[in-house]
Amino acid sequence: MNEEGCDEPAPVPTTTAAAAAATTANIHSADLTVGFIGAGKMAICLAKGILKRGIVKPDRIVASAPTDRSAGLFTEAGMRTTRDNREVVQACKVVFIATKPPVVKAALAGIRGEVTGDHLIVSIAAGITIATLEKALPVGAHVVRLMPNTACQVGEGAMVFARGRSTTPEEALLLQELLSHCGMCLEVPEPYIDIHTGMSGSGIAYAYMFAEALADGAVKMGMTRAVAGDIAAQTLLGAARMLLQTKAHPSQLKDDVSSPGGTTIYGIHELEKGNFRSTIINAVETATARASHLGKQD
Ligand SMILES: NC(=O)C1=CN([C@@H]2O[C@H](COP(=O)(O)OP(=O)(O)OC[C@H]3O[C@@H](n4cnc5c(N)ncnc54)[C@H](OP(=O)(O)O)[C@@H]3O)[C@@H](O)[C@H]2O)C=CC1
Ligand SMILES: O=C(O)[C@@H]1CCC=N1
Repeated sequence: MNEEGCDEPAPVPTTTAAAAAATTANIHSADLTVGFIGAGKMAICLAKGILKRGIVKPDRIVASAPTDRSAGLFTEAGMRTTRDNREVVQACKVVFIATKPPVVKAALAGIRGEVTGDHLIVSIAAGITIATLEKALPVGAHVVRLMPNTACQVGEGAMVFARGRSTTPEEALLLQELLSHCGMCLEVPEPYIDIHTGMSGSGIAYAYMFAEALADGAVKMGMTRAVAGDIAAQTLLGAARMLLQTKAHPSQLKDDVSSPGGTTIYGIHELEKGNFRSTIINAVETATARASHLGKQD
């Protein structure tokens, strides 16, 4: 229990210098191959981020899906695709499980016979726990549960991951290296992953809605949609940079903008009348619970 009386997950072990050196050797191996079971929206975001890192060539990435609906984005970028999930596991050391959560168990059952101790299996499926992944795979399989968001495609993703029982610190570093051009990637206790899903995996959509609403307000006041859209996006970008670079508390940065009797406090009052912050807290809470529920469905 922590000071507030809440259950606090055990701290995540840190990686050592020896592990870092071993990983550097791995990551520079020309043999490194990366696969995706599922070739949809999140898989392509991660694949593009991995390609930007430059250590895996496009022809060493292969993705599988039952139809060609989403495979085109992979082939256009020079990556391979297949309809056979087992082929991905046979060809690749690092394999991302990127199907929708209800499909994960069936997909794992189909590849179970191909998974060895040399593979690193990285699931990005919302809610699907490490225990579920380990149960579905051979004993001792090296498993990671990762939760990214779509901004990985532009190098500004927010990712957290937790290691399975057999996964080494070296493999965690290998994953972090692979994803280093996708954005920030922190190792966390597993219970944080559903929370991150509600806050960031899904939360990036709330940010888009905020940008859209800002622009709608500006359009209502007479600005063109094109100008308003760019300014809304730059305003979010600026706010994010201010938070990350100054490390100031958001309330401090908000107060810096709010002159007594000025425009900002009038706008803030309207937001509070609409339960702005409470609504966002509720959204994170509900989406977190939904992630947990997805993991419990059969
Ligand atoms: N989208 C997001 O922002 C985020 C998603 N995630 C997680 O990523 C996962 C994928 O989500 P998302 O990319 O949005 O979903 P998509 O629907 O875009 O992609 C799912 C992919 O899985 C393929 N697929 C379906 N059944 C199988 C199967 N049996 N074997 C192999 N592939 C299969 C689909 O093929 P086909 O195209 O032929 O139907 C499709 O390519 C989910 O688990 C989600 O929780 C995590 C973080 C963020
Ligand atoms: O909505 C979803 O289920 C996925 C998980 C996180 C973001 N999108």
